[in-house]
Amino acid sequence: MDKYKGNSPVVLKPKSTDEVSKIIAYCYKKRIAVVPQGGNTGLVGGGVPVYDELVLNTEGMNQVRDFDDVSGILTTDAGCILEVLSNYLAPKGYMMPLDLGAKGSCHIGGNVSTNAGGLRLLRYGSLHGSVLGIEAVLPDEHGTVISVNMPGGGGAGPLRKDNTGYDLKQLFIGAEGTLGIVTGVSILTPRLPSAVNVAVLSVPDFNSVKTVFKETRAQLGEILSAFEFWDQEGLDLVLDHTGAKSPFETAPEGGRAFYVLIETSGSNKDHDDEKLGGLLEKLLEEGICADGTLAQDETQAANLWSLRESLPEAAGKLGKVYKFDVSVPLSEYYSLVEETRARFVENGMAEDGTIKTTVGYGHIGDSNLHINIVAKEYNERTESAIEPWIYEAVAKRNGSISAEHGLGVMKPNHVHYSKTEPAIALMQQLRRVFDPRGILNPGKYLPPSEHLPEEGQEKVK
Ligand SMILES: O=C(O)CC[C@@H](O)C(=O)O
Ligand SMILES: [Zn+2]
Repeated sequence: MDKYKGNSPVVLKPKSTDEVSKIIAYCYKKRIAVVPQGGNTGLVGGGVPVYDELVLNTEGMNQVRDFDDVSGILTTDAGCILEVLSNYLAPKGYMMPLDLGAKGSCHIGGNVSTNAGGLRLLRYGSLHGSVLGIEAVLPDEHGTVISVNMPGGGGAGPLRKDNTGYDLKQLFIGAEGTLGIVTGVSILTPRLPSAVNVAVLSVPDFNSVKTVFKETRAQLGEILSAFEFWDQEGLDLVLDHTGAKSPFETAPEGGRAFYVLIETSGSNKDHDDEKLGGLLEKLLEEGICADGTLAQDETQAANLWSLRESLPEAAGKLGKVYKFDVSVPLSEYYSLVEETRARFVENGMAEDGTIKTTVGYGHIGDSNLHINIVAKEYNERTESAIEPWIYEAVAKRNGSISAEHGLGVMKPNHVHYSKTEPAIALMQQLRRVFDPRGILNPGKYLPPSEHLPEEGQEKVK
């Protein structure tokens, strides 16, 4: 992602919570702005220095602290890479409760700080449910280390049930490092399924996608672990720009179709295969789905997944990508993509080649839509044709302008499309309580507040 670029004279890579604490205490005293950074895989610029902030990167903090193989609770440093944690857990029969395309480089601390959603939220829920404990360094004169439900941190440890006061750890989840630097997490990990199966279906129109979703939930029940979707433009992009091959023998009628990936995860392979196979047969018989393919082994399953997972990479190969990550009720979901395309036809930007293609895909099982608008270049004219128009279109649908990527540098001035004024004001006050000098990620996340930075002080640049 080359849309957000920054500069910083200093990148620090502390190796311990104590070092983070010392750095933050120093920055507080000297009023130095800090950008917390994990694997730098974010898509809204949250980890990019936009002025000349000091970058505090957590890659040096990469130790697993503890794993309890009875409860499945994993306690780890913030800088552990998601895939490394998955590989650590797999031989023990457990898995991470989240999975995303950037798993090979994103950090668990970044995942928590951005409340990353990913491919299996439908099954395992959001991090607000699976994070049981947080350790963070607060931006105060001591660089205070706060442990909420962490083992050995004082007070109650990581528990599924603890009703003693405000659930402070929740505030750090999705705060994008504006309230403190997350240095450690305790996370509840699910059992690794022994049987995983994948099917990809082609359906003639978007209404059929919804019908398939309804049927899938009814037929598969709790073994459903992912339900993803992409449109014809998405498939074309992947076939043209990656080595992927179409899983279908014939082209869709009229040249257009919608594609759905269904994954099951369970403990009885025969049972799950029968269920998914039965579903596919039923959908084909009833004419709801036009074509379908069921993976016969792990390689085929991986190939089917890559049709979906390589979409962002394929878009990046065609041009400069304006990425929108929104939540929209399913009743209004795909009309947003169609309206976006219609806008580029009306304003001539499709015809003159400014916009190369507009692709709709995403975690439709969670009502999360990704619109990738692939343009010739990043420029003011293109950007102003899209924003804030697209946010207005989301708000009209009572959707959210950020489903899982966060706000970063991209959306602070658009939060009002999804949150009321009193809610924004309260969030700004909260931020000031945690970060009175406004040193953490200034200018990002929320619209500028008159309360920040601390009154009578120089504005932190
Ligand atoms: O690049 C994007 O727009 C989406 C990235 C990611 O959230 C995905 O679901 O593949
Ligand atoms: Zn996504």
